[in-house]
Amino acid sequence: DPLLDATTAAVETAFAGAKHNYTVTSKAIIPDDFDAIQSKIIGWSAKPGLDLILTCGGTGFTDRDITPEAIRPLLHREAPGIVHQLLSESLKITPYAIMSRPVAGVRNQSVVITLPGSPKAAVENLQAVLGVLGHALAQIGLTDSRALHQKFNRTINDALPDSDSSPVVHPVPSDALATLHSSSLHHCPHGHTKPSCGISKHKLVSNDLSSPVTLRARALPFPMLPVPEALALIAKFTPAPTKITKRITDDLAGYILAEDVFASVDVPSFPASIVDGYAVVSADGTGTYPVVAVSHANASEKTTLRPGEIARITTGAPVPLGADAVVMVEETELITTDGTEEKEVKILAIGVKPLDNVRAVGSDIQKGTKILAKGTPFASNGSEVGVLASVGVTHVAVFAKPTVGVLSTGNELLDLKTFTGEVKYGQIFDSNRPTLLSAVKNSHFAAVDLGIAVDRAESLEEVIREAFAQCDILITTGGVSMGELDLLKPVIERKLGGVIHFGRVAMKPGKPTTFATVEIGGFTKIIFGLPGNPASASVTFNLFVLPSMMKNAGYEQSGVATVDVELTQDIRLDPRPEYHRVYVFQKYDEVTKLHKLVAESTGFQRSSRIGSMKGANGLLCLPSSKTAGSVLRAGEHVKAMLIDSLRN
Ligand SMILES: Nc1nc2c(c(=O)[nH]1)N[C@H]1C(S)=C(S)[C@@H](COP(=O)(O)OP(=O)(O)OC[C@H]3O[C@@H](n4cnc5c(N)ncnc54)[C@H](O)[C@@H]3O)O[C@H]1N2
Ligand code: MOO
Ligand SMILES: [Mg+2]
Repeated sequence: DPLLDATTAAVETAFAGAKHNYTVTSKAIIPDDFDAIQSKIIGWSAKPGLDLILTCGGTGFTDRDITPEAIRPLLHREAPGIVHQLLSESLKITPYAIMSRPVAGVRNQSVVITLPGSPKAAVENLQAVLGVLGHALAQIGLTDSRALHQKFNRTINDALPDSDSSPVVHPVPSDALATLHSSSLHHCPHGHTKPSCGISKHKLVSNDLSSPVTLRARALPFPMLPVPEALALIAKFTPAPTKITKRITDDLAGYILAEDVFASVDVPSFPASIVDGYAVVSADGTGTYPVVAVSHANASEKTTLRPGEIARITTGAPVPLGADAVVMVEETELITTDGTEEKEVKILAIGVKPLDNVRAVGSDIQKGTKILAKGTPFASNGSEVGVLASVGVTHVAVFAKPTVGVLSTGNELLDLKTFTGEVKYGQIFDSNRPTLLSAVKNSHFAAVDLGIAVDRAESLEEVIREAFAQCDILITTGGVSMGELDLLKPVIERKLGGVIHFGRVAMKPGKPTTFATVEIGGFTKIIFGLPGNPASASVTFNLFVLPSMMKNAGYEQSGVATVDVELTQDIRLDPRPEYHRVYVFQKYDEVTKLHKLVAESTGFQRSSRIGSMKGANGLLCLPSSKTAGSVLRAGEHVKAMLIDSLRN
């Protein structure tokens, strides 16, 4: 597009003529495409040393003008002062400046400014702010701006400051071809579009991302919390459940009722036969009676019996008015017929009483009674759905279940989904993600596969922000310990402005487990940074993540059940309280003549050994050797968490 070429050239010339040392290092012409604009800005602002990003065009009022919309959500901090200056200076030149919608702000270490598309207006806008830009650029990343203010204390009309930061500029003209795209990154399901500011109000304890490895902390600065304290923090900072209405369907397992439910009808709503046989007047006694009616389980007219008459009836069918009991067909004898139909039947049953074999109205469920209480979970076996269906309830109030995203992190990881057959030296298969996605789904929660993120702060930040457009709880694995590529903690604190409630737990496996909350789009989102080692990830999912998911879904008792088990072998204790993977099963006890629960180790327990999870339906809660001595002996009893069902 010649106009855009002209704009780019004019902007470059404006820089070349300015008294300073800006260097234009990159240029690109991209369509008016939301995603294309965003990915360019994300990519450029991720590069270190790029100080200024300028876009030209796409700031007007037509449908294609989407540059401000695409850029605004990417800004970690907005700069309304720059916008004000752009507009007020432009308005001095033309009243049509009211048709421009610029945005400006800071993303990572870059100032981003949108300029208009015409060469003249773009240069006028640039000149309106160029005078103070050096000041703005030099401030980024500093904690104290006072010294700088003194150094750059000039007016807007002054000559350009001699910036010592060698600003680098990127004009991005966008052409006029594409239509507006929406991006999941900036439209959370609740309609919020602005990501949270990347600046935390809390004291940051994680490594500074911009420091070299030589300056990283040599001990994790997070206190080592006992497991119960970690669980208490999870309970405290997991958001309270929210009420929603759901239609009664076959996918309610795992939901928790948010309100009591009362029966609006009697069950049965008519007196119903419990057996196949004959409705009788109980006072008539034994004898031969005419069969005057037939009552099937069906929508039907009411029938009436008089004393001395009987009616053939099937199980569940309405008992005729006047009849008060039913006699089973086995206790009767056919006396006469008219060929195809019974005429007279002899009742042989002795001592028939009123209501024999009759379900009275409301005898299963009485109208007005509470059939399900608030807090009741919908079981996998469908019982609660059945109860509600039986009284004709079509909708119920339940608590919304969080959507759980699962993200693996690590440059070494191979994705089974895209595996081509080549394994390079040092690469391993991502086993945590398939494991955890299965675990989330089988606990009746919606799981989102977020793939694998590389060990780079910028990509972790992007993936996490994007994840929270669809997820309430994010589970990551890897990158939470002491390595220089363990970036999750600093990304949470320093890029997402989140709060790490704990970053280390006294347990084995799972020591570096991290729990954080982040405010994004007006919502509190949860991050569980689980350790990368596969057994650590599985154990900490069961111990920490599941209770949080359950609490957020309204469970009053969250977490898995704990049982008492007998050890089948000696077990050596670790100085850290350990969650030892075991197979729990029932065994007949010759002495007590009862079944007991016993636990058999799954073998070598190193946290990298995923085989230690294989077949494990229990986690022994082993005390520290510091408090309980070095070994627990076969036959001793210990508590075990049941992380899967018991098998025969
Ligand atoms: N100097 C110290 N080093 C380590 C400490 C420590 O206290 N000081 N803690 C150790 C403990 S305990 C654990 S647990 C691990 C935790 O490591 P990270 O969470 O930082 O995870 P990574 O370093 O990324 O990976 C660890 C390990 O797990 C493998 N991994 C990672 N992701 C996956 C996956 N999706 N599927 C399969 N395997 C995965 C990874 O390749 C590594 O082998 O840190 C110790 N270090
Ligand atoms: O705490 Mo780590 O999970 O033992 O290997
Ligand atoms: Mg690590």
